[in-house]
Amino acid sequence: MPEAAIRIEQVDKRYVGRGREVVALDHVSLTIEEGEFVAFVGPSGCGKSTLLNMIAGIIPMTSGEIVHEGRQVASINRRVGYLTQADSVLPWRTVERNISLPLEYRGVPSTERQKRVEEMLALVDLRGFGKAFPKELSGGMRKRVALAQMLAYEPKTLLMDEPFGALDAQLKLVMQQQLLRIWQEHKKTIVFVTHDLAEAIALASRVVVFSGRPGRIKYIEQIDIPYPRDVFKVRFLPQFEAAYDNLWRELSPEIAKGEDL
Ligand SMILES: Nc1ncnc2c1ncn2[C@@H]1O[C@H](COP(=O)(O)OP(=O)(O)OP(=O)(O)O)[C@@H](O)[C@H]1O
Repeated sequence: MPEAAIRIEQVDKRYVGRGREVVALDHVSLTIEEGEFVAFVGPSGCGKSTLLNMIAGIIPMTSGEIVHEGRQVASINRRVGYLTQADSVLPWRTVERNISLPLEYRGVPSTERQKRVEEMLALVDLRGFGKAFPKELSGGMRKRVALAQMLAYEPKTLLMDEPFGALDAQLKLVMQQQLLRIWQEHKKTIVFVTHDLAEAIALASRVVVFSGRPGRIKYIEQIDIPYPRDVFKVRFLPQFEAAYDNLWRELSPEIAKGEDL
């Protein structure tokens, strides 16, 4: 059996501060295979971002274990690409210098950097915008710069925390289609957090529902819609509707609970 991309074993996370303890995650176990596209959904505060942060090695877990590509995550995990909802693009750098930033950190020589930046610009359909500054770009284009920046050092695993949450509905569809293309062509493993159930079903091969705090895995739905998928049309398929019904049945009581937290 090949090693799973990510193995999460009995992970707990408790935050302690200001004299109170918050149990963010409680005994979470999940195995994500290489090349999978997994979406996490759940009410606000159920620990989705916390779990991504732990896979990225940014925060420690209270107990349990996370193994990424065969190695236990014990400190910053530089083998993942991490895209958060906040715009990580630096306004004082041009598009190409933003994309090359992670390559500079890794000491990639300048000619190699330039070549990689050109490839990334083409990959996210931003050819010709290398010399532009972020303020000259639309929200969707800035998001594509952030995506290119994350992909530049070729991580096999991508962690994405509501990456398209702030985009308008049409732009969101365009970005989703682009992400699916990149995922398929470059054989990435993706863990994608979203509040948008339709987005989760359109993109993912598995959707994981978390319960309200303390976050536990409540339910997992396998999405049997074959790839390549057309995100513009996928929502009219009967499999989409069936998956939506199943997921909403599990998710809606958790959201209702969350309101009186
Ligand atoms: N640094 C921290 N200190 C104390 N509590 C924290 C900290 N970070 C997160 N929490 C708490 O842990 C819980 C899980 O937070 P987290 O951000 O992981 O949830 P989430 O599911 O990603 O929420 P959202 O969907 O709103 O982004 C929340 O109750 C939050 O208040």
